[in-house]
Amino acid sequence: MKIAIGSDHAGFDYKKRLADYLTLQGHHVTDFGTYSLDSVDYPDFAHPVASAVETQEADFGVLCCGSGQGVCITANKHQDVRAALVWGRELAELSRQHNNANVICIPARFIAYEIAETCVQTFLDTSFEAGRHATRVGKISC
Ligand SMILES: O=C(CO)[C@H](O)[C@H](O)[C@H](O)COP(=O)(O)O
Repeated sequence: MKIAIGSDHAGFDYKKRLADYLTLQGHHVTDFGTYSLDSVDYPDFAHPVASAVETQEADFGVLCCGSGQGVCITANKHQDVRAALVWGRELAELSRQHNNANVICIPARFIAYEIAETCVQTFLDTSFEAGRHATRVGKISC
């Protein structure tokens, strides 16, 4: 799969590890930064990742920041982007099954890296259930 990934400084370490993990899994990963621990502004990295998903250059996006909130709020400004804040396996599953989420947002300061990896793997492995959920997802855009 084609995966766009990005973070601010708070999510930098998890983003780097997740990018390596996904590359090892055989995915085509595009890293939109940030590339160091220097303090940066999360929208500068969340927007490019969301744009890649919006234009279908990427199948899915992965975003990491301290709480996951800033990157999630930013990504959801993009048309047809459904970014979900996820901190556990079941939430990752539900965000795909019920919401057809196409961007996963990880709160790097609040969960262990191993949990983040499980969330991302589950997110990529889970399909949208459609049916009644498709009707609801279709009503999201305004
Ligand atoms: O966007 C956020 C909060 O909504 C992220 O958690 C940021 O990573 C966080 O705000 C960064 O905080 P810092 O004190 O500048 O490191």
